[in-house]
Amino acid sequence: EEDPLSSSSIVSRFQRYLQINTVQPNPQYYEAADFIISQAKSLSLEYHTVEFVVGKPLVLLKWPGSNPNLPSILLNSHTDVVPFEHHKWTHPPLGAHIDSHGNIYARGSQDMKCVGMQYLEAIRRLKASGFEPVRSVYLSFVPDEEIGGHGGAEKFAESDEFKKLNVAIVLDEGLPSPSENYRAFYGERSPWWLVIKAVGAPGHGAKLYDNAALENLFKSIESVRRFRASQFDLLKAGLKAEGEVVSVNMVSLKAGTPSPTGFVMNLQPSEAEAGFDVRLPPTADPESLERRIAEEWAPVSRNMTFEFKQKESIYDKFGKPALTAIDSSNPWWNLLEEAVRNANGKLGNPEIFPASTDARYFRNQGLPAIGFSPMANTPSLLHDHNEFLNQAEYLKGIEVYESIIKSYASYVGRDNFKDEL
Ligand SMILES: CSCC[C@H](NC=O)C(=O)O
Ligand SMILES: [Zn+2]
Ligand SMILES: [Zn+2]
Repeated sequence: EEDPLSSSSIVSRFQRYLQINTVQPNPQYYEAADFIISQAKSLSLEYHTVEFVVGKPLVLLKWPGSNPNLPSILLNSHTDVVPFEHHKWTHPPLGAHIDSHGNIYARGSQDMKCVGMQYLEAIRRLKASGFEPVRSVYLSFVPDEEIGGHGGAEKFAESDEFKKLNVAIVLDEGLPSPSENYRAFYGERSPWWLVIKAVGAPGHGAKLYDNAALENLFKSIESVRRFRASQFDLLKAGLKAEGEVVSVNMVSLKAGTPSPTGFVMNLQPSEAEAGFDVRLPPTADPESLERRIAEEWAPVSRNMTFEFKQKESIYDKFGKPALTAIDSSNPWWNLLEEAVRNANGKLGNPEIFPASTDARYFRNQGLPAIGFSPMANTPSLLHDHNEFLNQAEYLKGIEVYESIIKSYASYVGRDNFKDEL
C-alpha cells in the first residue's frame, strides 16, 4: 500500500475531494461529509456533524490539546463551490485533471477545497512527526458559504455549541497572490445589494419627451457611474487598495415590453430597474452612502425608489467596525507572520478582503479571524473559468499550515491583550 504521506497520495486525496459535486445550488453535502469523516478517522480525530439546517451538514473535527483550559484554535473552510459553465473550461470542472505543468483544474481548487484539505494534510504530517497540541484544534467544514452562509457559519458562530469550543482565533479563506508573497486579510467589505426602480410616462418610441422611465433610470446610472469612477480612480492611482474603496457594479437591468419576437421596439416602457452589487469597507461611512443613494441615485424628485436585497452592517455585535487587530494586542497576527516565515514563505501587508467570507460571522462575535489561503505565484481565478492550483504550490501550502498549526497550538501566552491596554 502507498505511503499516505507521499506527495502522490496527498494530491490524490485533494483530487477526490474536488471531484465531489458540491456545486450550488444543489451540493451533495452528505457525500462531502462522508469523505471528511473518512479523513478524520484515518487521522484519529474526533468528529461530529451538526445540521443547523436540515440537509446541510456542518462537520466539526477535533484534535484535543493537552491543556483543555486554554482557548482553542478554529480552522474553518466551506465545502460548497460556485457553479460553472463547463463548455468554457479546458478541463472538466469536476475532473481535477492535472496538466503537464502540474496544475490541478477544478471548481474549488482555489475556493476553497484546497484549504480544507491542507488543514487535514498538515495535521497528518504533524501527527506523523509526533507533535502534540497544547491547545485544542477544531476544524469546521461548513455548508452554504457561497450563498451567504446563513445555513452554515452564521448559525454556527451564534450557537451555544460554538461558545463551548472556547475559540481564541479563527482562520478562514483568503485569496491567491500572483506574486511570491501570500495575502492575509483582517477584515472585509460589507455587501449591500441594491435595486433602484424608475417609473415614468409611457409613450411612442419615436417621441422625444421628458420623464420616461428609462431616461429617469439612466440619469441615476450616470450618477452611480461617476461615483464608481471616483472610487476606481483612487484604486488605479494606488492611493487605496481594493478593500479600501467602495465598489459598485451594475449586475442587472430590467425593462421593456415583451413580445413574441423579443421586445416591442416602438414603445417606451413605464417601469425600469437596475441592480447593483455595492461593497463598503469597514472604514466607510454607511450613513453618507445611504444619503447618496436616496438623494442622487434614487431621488424622489424623479419618482425613484430603491430596495436592498442584502444590507450588512460594517459593525460587530459590540458596535465596532468588525476588524481583527493586527498590532501587539493580537498575538495571533505576529504568530502567523512568524510561522509563515519559518516555512520559508512571505506574507504581504494585511488587507481588507474585497468580498465576503464566513470570517465575518466570527468577527461579528468579537473574535479575531484571519483570512489566509496559502497560494502564491497563482492567478486569482475564484468563480472564474479554468480555476486551478499548481500541485507544488498546494504541497507548499501544507508545510505553511504545518508551521502555523504547530505555532498556534503550542502558544501558551495570553490570547488577547486588548483588555489590558
Ligand atoms: C453576501 S453573501 C455572499 C458571499 C459571497 N462570497 C464569496 O464570493 C460574496 O458575494 O462575497
Ligand atoms: Zn470561498
Ligand atoms: Zn467563493
